[in-house]
Amino acid sequence: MDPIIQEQKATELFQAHTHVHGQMFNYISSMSLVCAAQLGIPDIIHNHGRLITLPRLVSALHIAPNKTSIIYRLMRMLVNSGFFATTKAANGQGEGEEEEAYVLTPPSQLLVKDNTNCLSPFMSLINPAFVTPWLFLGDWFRGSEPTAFEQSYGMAFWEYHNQNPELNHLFNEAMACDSQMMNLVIRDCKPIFEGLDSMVDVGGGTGSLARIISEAFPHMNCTVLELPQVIANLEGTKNLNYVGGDMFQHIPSADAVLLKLIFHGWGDEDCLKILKKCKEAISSKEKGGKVIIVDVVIDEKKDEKELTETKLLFDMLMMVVAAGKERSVKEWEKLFLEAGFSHYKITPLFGLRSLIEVYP
Ligand SMILES: C[S@@+](CC[C@H](N)C(=O)[O-])C[C@H]1O[C@@H](n2cnc3c(N)ncnc32)[C@H](O)[C@@H]1O
Ligand SMILES: O=c1cc(-c2ccc(O)cc2)oc2c(O)c(O)ccc12
Repeated sequence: MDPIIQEQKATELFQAHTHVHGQMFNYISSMSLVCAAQLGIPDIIHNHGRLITLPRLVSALHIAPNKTSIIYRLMRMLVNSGFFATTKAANGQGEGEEEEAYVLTPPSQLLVKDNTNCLSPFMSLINPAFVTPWLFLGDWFRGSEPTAFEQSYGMAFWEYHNQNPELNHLFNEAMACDSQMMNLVIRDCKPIFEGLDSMVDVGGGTGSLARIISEAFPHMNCTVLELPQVIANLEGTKNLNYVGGDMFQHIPSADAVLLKLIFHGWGDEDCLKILKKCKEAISSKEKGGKVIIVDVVIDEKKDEKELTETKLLFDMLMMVVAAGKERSVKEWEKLFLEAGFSHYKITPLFGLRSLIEVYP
């Protein structure tokens, strides 16, 4: 064979070899990030000021003496994946003397506890209970269980939460912090909520989104409909109340029904049942209300590669835990029309989620 062709083939082969290893070891990136959050590294850097040198980081970490010389490897990995960056800092030893220091980047700023949009509670969801089903994905494809989660635990995701209050608490805390980010959305999307006298947040968790909306619109009566165990002992306010119930049975009537990250956790048949209950809930209103959905819309043509990649990771997550899926515009439209709605409007406003208004 021509030596040039032979060399090209070898280059391709080694690229492929690197690609396989990179993908195979992707979980090491997740675990390194979880470790940084467990050690509180984002908070340490944040509390120390803008930057921190390695020796100062090591002394703030309270780690075992035989691990102090190893921390730089974790940091090197996380600098490489964009979670931290390095810069030069005066080392205080003499004029012009500098050493390397770590700074936060926008992703690690989202892991600082002082940040209202802090995502660090999600790190505790990367635990053995939630990771185990992923180890049996192949077996699940060969078997008949609806989800790998059910295959591992013999019960559906929400029933498992019901029986494991500590995990349920971790999950609810994580979801509550996800909803904090909606603060930014409400500010930009005021017209979507204006003029509504009442709204039900279906599967609204511990109510962090409903609370934001009820504060932004003090004249709107907001209700959180949730599974009784999630809202037990939660107190409402003047215009926010909690109702324990099952969205498949009944949704209280209101001008608008809001569902954030609900439909992506269910298959089409269940989504249709929920949508029909939503339609009943808004139809008793003379104004003819609307359904407001905050969820993922897959759009591989328009979205950048990283956005699509993350949406596809969510899609796999929904498949493994809840027999749900992330949907394209066409798939959403099919659901709306089949449930008896006439039109809808999608506003792709923020990162992973879109806001969809659906009308009878
Ligand atoms: C992925 S979480 C979304 C929580 C919240 N909407 C948010 O975005 O932060 C799904 C929620 O649906 C609730 N849920 C599950 N089954 C339900 C049912 N049958 N009726 C009412 N809520 C339900 C769960 O307890 C959970 O809080
Ligand atoms: O296990 C999950 C995790 C999420 C999730 C993760 C990160 C975010 O920023 C938001 C949500 O959402 C879930 C979900 O919506 C669901 O129905 C089941 C499980 C999970």
